[in-house]
Amino acid sequence: MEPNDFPLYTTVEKKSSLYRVYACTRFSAIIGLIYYRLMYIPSEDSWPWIAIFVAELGFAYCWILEQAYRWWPVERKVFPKRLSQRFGSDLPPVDIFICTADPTKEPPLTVINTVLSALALDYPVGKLSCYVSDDGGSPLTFYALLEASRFAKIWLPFCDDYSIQDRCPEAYFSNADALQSVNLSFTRAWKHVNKMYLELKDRINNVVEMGSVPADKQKEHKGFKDWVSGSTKPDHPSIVQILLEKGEERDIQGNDMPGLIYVSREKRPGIPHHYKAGALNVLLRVSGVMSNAPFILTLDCDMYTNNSEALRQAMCFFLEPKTGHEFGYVQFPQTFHGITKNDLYANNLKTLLEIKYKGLDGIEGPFYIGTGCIHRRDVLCGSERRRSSPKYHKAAYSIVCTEDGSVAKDKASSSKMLKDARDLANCTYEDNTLWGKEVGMIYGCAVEDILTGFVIQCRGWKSIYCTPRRKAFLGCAPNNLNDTLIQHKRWAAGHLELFLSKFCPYLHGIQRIRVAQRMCYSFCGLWSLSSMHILCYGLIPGLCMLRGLSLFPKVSSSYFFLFASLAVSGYGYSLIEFIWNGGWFKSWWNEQRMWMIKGVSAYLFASIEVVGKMLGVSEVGFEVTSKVVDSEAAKRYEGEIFEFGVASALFIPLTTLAIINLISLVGGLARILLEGYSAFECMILQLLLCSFIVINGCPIFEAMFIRKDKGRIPTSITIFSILVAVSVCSVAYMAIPSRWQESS
Ligand SMILES: O=c1ccn([C@@H]2O[C@H](COP(=O)(O)OP(=O)(O)O[C@H]3O[C@H](CO)[C@@H](O)[C@H](O)[C@H]3O)[C@@H](O)[C@H]2O)c(=O)[nH]1
Ligand SMILES: [Mn+2]
Repeated sequence: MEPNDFPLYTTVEKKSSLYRVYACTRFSAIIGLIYYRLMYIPSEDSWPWIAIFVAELGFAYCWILEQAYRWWPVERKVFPKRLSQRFGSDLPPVDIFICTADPTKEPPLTVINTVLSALALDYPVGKLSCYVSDDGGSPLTFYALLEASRFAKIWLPFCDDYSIQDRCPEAYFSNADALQSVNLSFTRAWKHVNKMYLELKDRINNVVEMGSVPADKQKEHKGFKDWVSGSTKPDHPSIVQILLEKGEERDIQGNDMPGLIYVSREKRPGIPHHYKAGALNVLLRVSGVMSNAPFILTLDCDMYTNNSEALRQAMCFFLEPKTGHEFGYVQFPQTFHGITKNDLYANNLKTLLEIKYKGLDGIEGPFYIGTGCIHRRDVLCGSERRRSSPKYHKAAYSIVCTEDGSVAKDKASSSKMLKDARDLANCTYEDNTLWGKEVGMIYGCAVEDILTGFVIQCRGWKSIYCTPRRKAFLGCAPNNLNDTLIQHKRWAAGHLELFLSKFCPYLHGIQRIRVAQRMCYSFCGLWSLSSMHILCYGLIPGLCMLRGLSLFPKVSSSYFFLFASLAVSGYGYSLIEFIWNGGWFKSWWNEQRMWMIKGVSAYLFASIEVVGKMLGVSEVGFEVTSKVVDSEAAKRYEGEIFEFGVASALFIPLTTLAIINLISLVGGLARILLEGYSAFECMILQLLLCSFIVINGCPIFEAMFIRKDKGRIPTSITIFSILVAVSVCSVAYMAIPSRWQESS
């Protein structure tokens, strides 16, 4: 083979026969369980039996869907060195999109760190343009970006000269190891750049603290004039400002610089802006008239690049001559910095992102998850020819492209281009076009990313999961329970909306994507509804035990073994899989606990929200998660103590369920003590289930009754939950029969 014939990436299949044997055995056991439930159905008062059976059918159905993720896993390996040998610096241009929405929840300093890390990506100079969408419409963010554009002129050559890997300044300078070098010139440069960074930070923090940009600083850039008086976050005209002009600016060593453009789209009260999806569509259009790169990297404002090679790695897929043309997007895993040792809130989503997504990669490819993803412009906007149709662009703005894909422009047209760009960012621009319906990010779903990825796959594109050893991008995860639940509520609601829309994975794209892939989309689509069977299992067995009613087979019955082995093997398998993939027991424990917590809270509220939306009474919005944390709460987070603090309705199902199970456990134990072995024999499984829930609920009891700090559960929630729990237990005591009638 000629060196040029070596592949740019390889794929290793990770199929496991052992797993398949396990899955088939488990499947037979599930059939056995169904048989038992049908055969022994009580003749009267059978509703608890039927309820638990329906819940079990729900679990079984989800488990079957889940198999699609585990049947064909693959792993990819890329060879960026070969890419460099073959293409040198002749790589395609890339536009980088970074979204921010709120200067208080997303501090400008965080945003510029992401921007600087993206500008510093190891990629041919002059091929990168970075567009920042500011839905907060904040002059503070604009000011920070202006400062960052100046600092970039020092930062970029520094990263390049010393082959720095950590190209996010904040992360780089907070790592003391970086200075352990004997190289004098490096030490000198490090100290200088560090000093400049600290000064930059000071200036930005001062302005942010003041809450507005002082007049003398406003004189530094004409762009500040765009904030006309009366501009507010929900009501302002569109602003597009070039902070670094590609091909014009030079860094301190005289090298070319990437472009940096600030965009704040027009917002007017009453006109829907479609949250992040709307923001990205504006960037697609604005970049279309400015740099029009054929590839687009989307990043959240807190998601800095941690592996400077990331773009080159993605190009290994797109530029592979034999298969590259099939790939619509390359998705990197969403990974986080600052997660505590045992990952208290299971933010790493280890099972989902490290295991299941590799399974997706063996089918049609991973979902698009909104950040750390590189798309072809064509898959989002249609082909060049389609793009000039009026449904896409109103005639005046049809994009003129030269042969190599760059936008034809001369000096005189530069100000016209800015004016065009501003018009493209107007809030009525999309009226009567296909934007949000067929073109760009698709609207109407709280997980615009998943929906858009699904539509792309239905058009016949494949996607790729790229998981380099050194994590490519690092974001910040929610650091308290409420934010975590809000995030999962949005995801679950979005997935359910997708499932119930015309894009239902069971019906849409039938010819284009495989059944397995559709099973994977549906699995997530049913997250919200799984709250029903999780709730049933968390409530009914305990309440029945309180009444002395047995729902499961006796110890002496052979079916007992069937139930016990289903439970043990299910949990056992997930533990082994977790540890096999580099986790440890405590993180696994936290992940399974979060599964229950999300199940009964976030997923339940997500179902309610979606039903509300269908009835026209509520809306599924996009609540931005906060990227800041106060110092006391940060200490608790470090110590892995659950952070409740606010009186959030999301906590009520958790606290109520915990109390109900505690009452049931105490009641059940008392009954067993009184009635002896016969009660024990019938109720052992219920006893174990209840104990398991109570053990999982320990942090909740602590936060209700023992803790005194600010992160405890507010007293109002505790009192309310006790009242609800006691009422539920009393009603259940009256409604549940104390024994089954023998069926004839
Ligand atoms: O009206 C909005 C709302 C949000 N955002 C941006 O969207 C990004 C994600 O928001 P965040 O609050 O951090 O939500 P997460 O739950 O962390 O986001 C995850 O889930 C989203 C879908 O629900 C995806 O779009 C994201 O990429 C993914 O990281 C941030 O950069 C925001 O600035 C906007 O630009 N405009
Ligand atoms: Mn985020």
